[in-house]
Amino acid sequence: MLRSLLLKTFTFYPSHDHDTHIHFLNMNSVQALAESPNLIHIPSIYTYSLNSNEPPALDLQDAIPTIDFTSLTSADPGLRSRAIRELDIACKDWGFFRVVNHGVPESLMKMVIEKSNEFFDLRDEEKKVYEEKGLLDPIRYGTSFNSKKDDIFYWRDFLKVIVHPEFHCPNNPLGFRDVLLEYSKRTREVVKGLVKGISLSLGLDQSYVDETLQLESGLQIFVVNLYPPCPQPELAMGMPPHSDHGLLTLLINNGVGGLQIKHKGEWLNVRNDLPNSFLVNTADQLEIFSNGRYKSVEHRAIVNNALTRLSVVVANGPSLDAVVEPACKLVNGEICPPKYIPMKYMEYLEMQQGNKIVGKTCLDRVRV
Ligand SMILES: O=C(O)CCC(=O)C(=O)O
Ligand SMILES: [Fe+2]
Repeated sequence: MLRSLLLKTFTFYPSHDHDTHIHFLNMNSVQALAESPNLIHIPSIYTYSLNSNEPPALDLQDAIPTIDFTSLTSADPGLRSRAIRELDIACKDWGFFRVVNHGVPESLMKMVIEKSNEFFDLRDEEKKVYEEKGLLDPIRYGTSFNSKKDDIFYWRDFLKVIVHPEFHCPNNPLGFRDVLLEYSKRTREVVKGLVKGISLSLGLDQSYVDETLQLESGLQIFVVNLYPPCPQPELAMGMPPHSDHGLLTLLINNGVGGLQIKHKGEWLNVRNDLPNSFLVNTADQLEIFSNGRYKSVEHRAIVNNALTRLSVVVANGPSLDAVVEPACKLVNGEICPPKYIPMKYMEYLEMQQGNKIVGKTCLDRVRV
């Protein structure tokens, strides 16, 4: 009753007073909004206007590169160097690839999805304990992207947990802690292998990226995005176009499509047709570190009117204290000057997470 009253209030709310909107909306996750009976129209604050000239997203599944992790970490030099070349092309031409044979058990990936779902099934009071206050709170439950700054709200609720260098986890659901601890360790192993490969593909020593960016104490954030069914999916957006702040992001989801990546100026739908694989995308700190050789990739998440989509994202970055700048070995006076100014990762993160997100505009701020 109360919920439907509130919905009425903000569905027909006549004023454009942003704070008042937020006050109402903060009380309601999209999950609660989507579950409210007779929701036919989305509240106007969720209306997202796509560029009217934008062509429909394409399906070019086979083109997305696949990296075989076993080859990348193989003792066989031939196999390994071929995989490193493939990784170089994947990072350079796409910024987005699938990783197979990565060693993370499929059962663990399924459990992570299951426990993440269970988190969102908890009672509101339990989730609200983690309601977002500060950007670096170790556990944050929230809605939209940055609900304090967003003019438009996104059809997305989230849970963000810092799992490294210090491990955190909500107390519930039961068993979440063990699953999350194992998942964060195992995904860090995958990231380590990929980062070694990337170090080599950039022509650096294999431990160069790891050591320079202090990945032993690197920031790892576990993010669950929940996109409930939306009665007007063509008017809403789950996650607006953005690039990620860290080095490499690992994604899995519950089998419901919605992720789109921007490739050579066009949006592509990413289907989930490769079981037991990770989708990996290159993020802003890697673009900076590689002096623009590897571009962070823009991506977004659209919503649908039938199925709840859940994505589990592991964002892997440098140490918060690391000052990130183009690797000195990749910069060469006037022939190849640095294209980005140095910035502490912590400051970059605060800048990206503390503002509205618009494509790659955050990265533009450190571009020379
Ligand atoms: O839901 C997805 O597939 C993408 C989510 C995402 O881009 C993010 O959390 O940064
Ligand atoms: Fe992202």
